[in-house]
Amino acid sequence: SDIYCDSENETCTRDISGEKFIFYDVNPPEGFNLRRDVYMRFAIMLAEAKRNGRKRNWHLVLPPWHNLYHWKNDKSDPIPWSSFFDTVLLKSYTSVVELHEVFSNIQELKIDRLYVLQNYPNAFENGDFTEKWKVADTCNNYERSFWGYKNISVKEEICINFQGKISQLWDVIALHPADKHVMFSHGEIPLHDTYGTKTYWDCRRSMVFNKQLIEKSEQYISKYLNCHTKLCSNYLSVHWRRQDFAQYRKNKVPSIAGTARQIDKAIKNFNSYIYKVYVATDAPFSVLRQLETELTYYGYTVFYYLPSDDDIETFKDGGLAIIDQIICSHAAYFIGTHESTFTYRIQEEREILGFYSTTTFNRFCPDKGQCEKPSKWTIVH
Ligand SMILES: C[C@@H]1O[C@H](OP(=O)(O)OP(=O)(O)OC[C@H]2O[C@@H](n3cnc4c(=O)[nH]c(N)nc43)[C@H](O)[C@@H]2O)[C@@H](O)[C@H](O)[C@@H]1O
Repeated sequence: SDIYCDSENETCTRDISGEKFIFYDVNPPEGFNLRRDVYMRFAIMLAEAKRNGRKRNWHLVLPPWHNLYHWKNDKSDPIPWSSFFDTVLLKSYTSVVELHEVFSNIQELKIDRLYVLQNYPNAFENGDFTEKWKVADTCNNYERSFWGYKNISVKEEICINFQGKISQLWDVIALHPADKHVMFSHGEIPLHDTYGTKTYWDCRRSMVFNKQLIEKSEQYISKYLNCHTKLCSNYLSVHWRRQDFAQYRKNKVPSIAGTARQIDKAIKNFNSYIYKVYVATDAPFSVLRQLETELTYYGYTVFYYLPSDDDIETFKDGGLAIIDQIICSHAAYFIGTHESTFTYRIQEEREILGFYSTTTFNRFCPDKGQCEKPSKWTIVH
C-alpha cells in the first residue's frame, strides 16, 4: 500500500514518510560473534512488539560491519549484512533494512535522537541487580563514527544509564514520541528479555549464512573431508581460540601438546574410527603447524582451511571465519573454547542441524586445574 509506481518510467518507490527506524551501534572492541547476539536482542525486541500488534511502522537498521578490531584485512569500506547472511531470511523474521537501503531514497540522514547507553556505576546497588534506566547527569565519551558514513548526523544526544532487559528501550524511545530516526550506541548493554527460549531460537534460526559461504564450505567438506551429508560422521572439529585467549587466559586454555592429548582422548571415547581432525583457529600458522605435528604423531590427519588471495578478497575476514564455523558445525563431534562467542555460535548451528548435544557442548580444558562443564544451550522448537 505504501509503494507508488510510475508506469511511464516503469519505476516504483516506497513512501517511507510514516516509517520509523532504530539504529544501533556496538562498543568498538567487541567481536563479530557477540555483535551477532546484540543484533538478536534488537531484532527480538522489534519482532515481539510487532507480534503484539505494536510498532508496525518501525524497522531495524542493520549496522554495517566496519572497522572491526579483529579484522585486519577489512578496514576500509562498510560491509553490508548480505555479504555474510541471507538477508531475505533476516527480513522474514522481522522488518530489518540495510543501512544502504535507507539511503536509496535520501542523500543525508539526520538522526533525531542518539541515546548513548552507559552502565550504572554500581550494577548491584543495595545488593540487588534491579532493572532500571534514567537520563544520566554525566556522559561517557562516545566517538561517533556512523560506520564510515559521512552523511549521517545527529540532532540531539542524550546519555542514559541503563541496566536490564532490552524491551525497556521502548520506554526510552517514548521520551520523544515524534522521533522517526532513533539511535542507540553501546547496544551491547541491554540484555535479552529471555535467553534460550523459543523466541530466542526462532530469531537465531533466521540467521542463515549467505549462499556463497555455504557453498564454499560444503565444497570443502565434500572435497577434503569426504563427507556428503549435513551430519557428517567421519571427522572431528575443534575451535581452538588462541591469540588473546592464549596470552591473557593462560590458566584457562591448554598447551599445544595438551590440546592434541584432549583431541585424541575425545576421539577414543567417542568413535575410534575417526582419523580426520578439522582445526578452526585464529592461531598463527606456525602454531597451527605445531598442533598438526602433535596430532600427526597420534595418527590423525589434520585439515584447515587456507584461503587463497581470491578467497580473502571475496569473503573477507568475516566470511573466512564463517567458513570455519560452518565446517566445524557439520562435524561428528565438536570441541570448542571456553567462553568464546565464536564457539557459542558453532554450538547453536549444530543444535539447529540436529546433532546430539553430547557431541556439541565440549570444551578444551587447561592442562592443570579445574575445568567446569560448558553450559548447554539446547534448541527449543
Ligand atoms: C575475550 C573476548 O573474546 C572475543 O572473541 P570470541 O568471543 O572468541 O569471538 P569473536 O569475537 O568472534 O572472535 C574475534 C575474531 O577472531 C577471529 N577468529 C577467532 N577464531 C577464529 C577461527 O577459528 N577462525 C577464523 N578464521 N577466525 C577466527 C575472527 O575474525 C573473529 O571475528 C573478542 O571479540 C573480544 O574482543 C574479547 O577478546
